[in-house]
Amino acid sequence: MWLVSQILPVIRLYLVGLKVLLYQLFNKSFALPVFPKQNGRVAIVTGGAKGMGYETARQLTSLGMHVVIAGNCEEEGIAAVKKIQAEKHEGKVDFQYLDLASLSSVRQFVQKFKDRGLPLHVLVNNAGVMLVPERKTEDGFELHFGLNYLGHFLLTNLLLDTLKKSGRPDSCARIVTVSSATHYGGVITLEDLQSRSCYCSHGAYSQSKLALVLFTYQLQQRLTSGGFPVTANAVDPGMVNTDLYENLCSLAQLAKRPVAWLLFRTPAQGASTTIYAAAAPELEGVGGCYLYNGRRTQSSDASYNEDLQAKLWRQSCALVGLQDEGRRAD
Ligand SMILES: NC(=O)c1ccc[n+]([C@@H]2O[C@H](COP(=O)([O-])OP(=O)(O)OC[C@H]3O[C@@H](n4cnc5c(N)ncnc54)[C@H](O)[C@@H]3O)[C@@H](O)[C@H]2O)c1
Repeated sequence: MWLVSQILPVIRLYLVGLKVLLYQLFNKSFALPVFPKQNGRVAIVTGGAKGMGYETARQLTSLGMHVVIAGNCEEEGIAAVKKIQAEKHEGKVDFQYLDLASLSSVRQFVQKFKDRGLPLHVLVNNAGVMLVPERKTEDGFELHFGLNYLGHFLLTNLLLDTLKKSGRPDSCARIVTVSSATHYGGVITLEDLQSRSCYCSHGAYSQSKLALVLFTYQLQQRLTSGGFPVTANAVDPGMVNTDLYENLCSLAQLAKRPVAWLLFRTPAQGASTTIYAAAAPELEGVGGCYLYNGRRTQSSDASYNEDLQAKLWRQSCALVGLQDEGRRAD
């Protein structure tokens, strides 16, 4: 039984990876169209200092937005800001410290952001870690679940009032959440969200990415029923050559190198669907989608389970200490 719960998630994740690589072998990466300028709009990009987050921050700045790079490494964040500023785009960019593995850091980030009195039109939940050996966040949550999912769950909920105020019916505020094809192999175990009974880093990562899709759909449903001018979409960037793979074991690292060189997308290509979700005029007012390679795609069957979405939302509120305000009387 133990062996099965260790090996099954690994097999599922590698099968999904293989499918993505085959797709990338036969299909070109989505090419970003030219978008109208978006001066005056404000965006937060978590993990915007490197990888796809950096490319997202860079492109949104080039569209004229004011981008706040939110990350847990000040040095990297400031270096990213300087690099983007050196390109002399129309928009503004700055850095604000955020450690998604700490609920108090998320709360402090939001307070500091709100103190600046800025509106918020785009929130990109991009940051993440993958295949980390068993570790806990400051608050005692399994790291993938706590950082990739719960950190973003709290961040989004605390920023929701600002997003609602900043959006307009003809120009909605947008929440873009970066998930992954690994969510197709993910399983949510409501009784053991922290993977305490049996830890497998592959299963924990896939679970966190499925949780983000369930969260996006439930969030969109709540936004729609409240009539708020905010949309929420999930994005799948494909397989992209970034530092995310640094926790692969050395043998897998070795095997990955030639495959990545041949078949992985570049960070700029990987970020293109996120930027599309954040800025495309044709997605005005469109939410509750899973976007892959610039197109709406079906996510996993489990992600459409409304009962699971609602239960996960409720448990997440309890875990991060939020009142579930949108709860239906049941
Ligand atoms: N690279 C891929 O093949 C791939 C595939 C599917 C999904 N994704 C997702 O794309 C997103 C971006 O990843 P990437 O590939 O650019 O990797 P990356 O390692 O280059 O970037 C991850 C970012 O997350 C930030 N981060 C990590 N821990 C943090 C914390 N505690 N608080 C705040 N920020 C933190 C890092 O500083 C970094 O900026 C992730 O959510 C990842 O799961 C990546």
